[in-house]
Amino acid sequence: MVTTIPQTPNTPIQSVLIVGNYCHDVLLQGGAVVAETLGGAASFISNVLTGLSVSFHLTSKVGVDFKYPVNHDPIVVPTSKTTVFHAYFDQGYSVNAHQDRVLKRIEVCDPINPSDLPDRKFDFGMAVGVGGEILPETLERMVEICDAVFVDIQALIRAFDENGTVKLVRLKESGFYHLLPRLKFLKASSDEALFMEVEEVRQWCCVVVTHGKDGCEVYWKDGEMKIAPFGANQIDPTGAGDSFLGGFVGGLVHGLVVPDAALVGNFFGSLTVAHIGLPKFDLRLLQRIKEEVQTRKVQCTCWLERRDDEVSFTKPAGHDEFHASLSSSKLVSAECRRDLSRSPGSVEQVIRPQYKGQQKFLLNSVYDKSN
Ligand SMILES: Nc1ncnc2c1ncn2[C@@H]1O[C@H](COP(=O)(O)OP(=O)(O)O)[C@@H](O)[C@H]1O
Ligand SMILES: O=P([O-])([O-])O[C@@H]1[C@@H](O)[C@H](O)[C@@H](O)[C@H](O)[C@@H]1O
Repeated sequence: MVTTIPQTPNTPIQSVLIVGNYCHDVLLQGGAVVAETLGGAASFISNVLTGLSVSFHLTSKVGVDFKYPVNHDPIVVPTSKTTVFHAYFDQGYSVNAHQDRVLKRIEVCDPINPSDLPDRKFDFGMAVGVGGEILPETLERMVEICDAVFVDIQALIRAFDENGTVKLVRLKESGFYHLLPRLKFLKASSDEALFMEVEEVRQWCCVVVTHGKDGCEVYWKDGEMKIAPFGANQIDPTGAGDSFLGGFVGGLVHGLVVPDAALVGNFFGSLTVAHIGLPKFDLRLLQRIKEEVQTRKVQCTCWLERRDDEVSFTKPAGHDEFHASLSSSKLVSAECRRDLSRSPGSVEQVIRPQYKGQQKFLLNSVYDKSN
């Protein structure tokens, strides 16, 4: 299903395809359910792209039990349940899993097949499965219909034990390795990057490794660069990587060069960790960000015209100032700041009453990324 965003001079015209299932997330700590929210990388990415006025087509599958209202209707599979994840924030470090939480897939919806994808071309494709729903043949089809494919490695290397606990397998053994030379960007968190050979993969496609509160690092064939983070009062790390990818692709769609787009990614990652579940962004803040992005695009266009293609990876002059202006947009007004710190996320999600408004409540007990 496609979102139509009213066209303004600031609305980009590139077409974007997001592929990945929505899911139901249950966040648990100390044996108690803290919150139940809409989840899945597709939901966090849609949220960011909509905030940046980027329209997109989304292919996602759910069961008849899917319980959240969304702007992009998923395919409802009558014989299947919606994918459900339980995220435990206090089960200790498991060697082969995410370090900040232990994730268990409790229910699994059907995979997304090549025939589920739209029969048309896109400029950008995003393969962002969470529960193993993206098959090698589905990614292959995405590569055929999209000019540039962005992949979250979690869509490729997650395996599930008999209890549904997420285990990671090496990228080489994932069944997707042969497709890497046909991808444009592969994003991994620092935990996930341990399951790939960055030095080998960067020869084929650009690798972006996210480092929680420390921002991210971009590796391409001939170089690498660190991209500075933004400050955040972390409450729940869920969706930070997804929102990062949404901001990164949103920045590129708006015409930013890679380092500046990665800053936008870091920015949305930092906004997301300050909320439980899916964040509801302040409209004035979004407006300010879009203005900053447009100004930055104009600054860089003159610079890009003078140089070759590779240059879109190099940090252009004014990058640090762009960081500062995004940072200051968080302080767009005292009112906005109050709204952001109060906002529990989207209205549909359920946060248990005893946890509501507790800003010091951190879903971080294993590894607190905010320290
Ligand atoms: N505590 C934090 N403070 C500021 N930014 C953060 C924080 N945690 C995450 N981010 C931002 O979100 C991005 C993705 O977070 P990360 O934890 O690396 O991914 P994942 O959610 O996949 O584990 C980071 O690169 C960073 O820009
Ligand atoms: O936190 P993050 O790694 O960016 O992404 C998360 C997934 O890992 C998780 O499986 C899903 O249930 C969450 O809703 C979210 O999509």
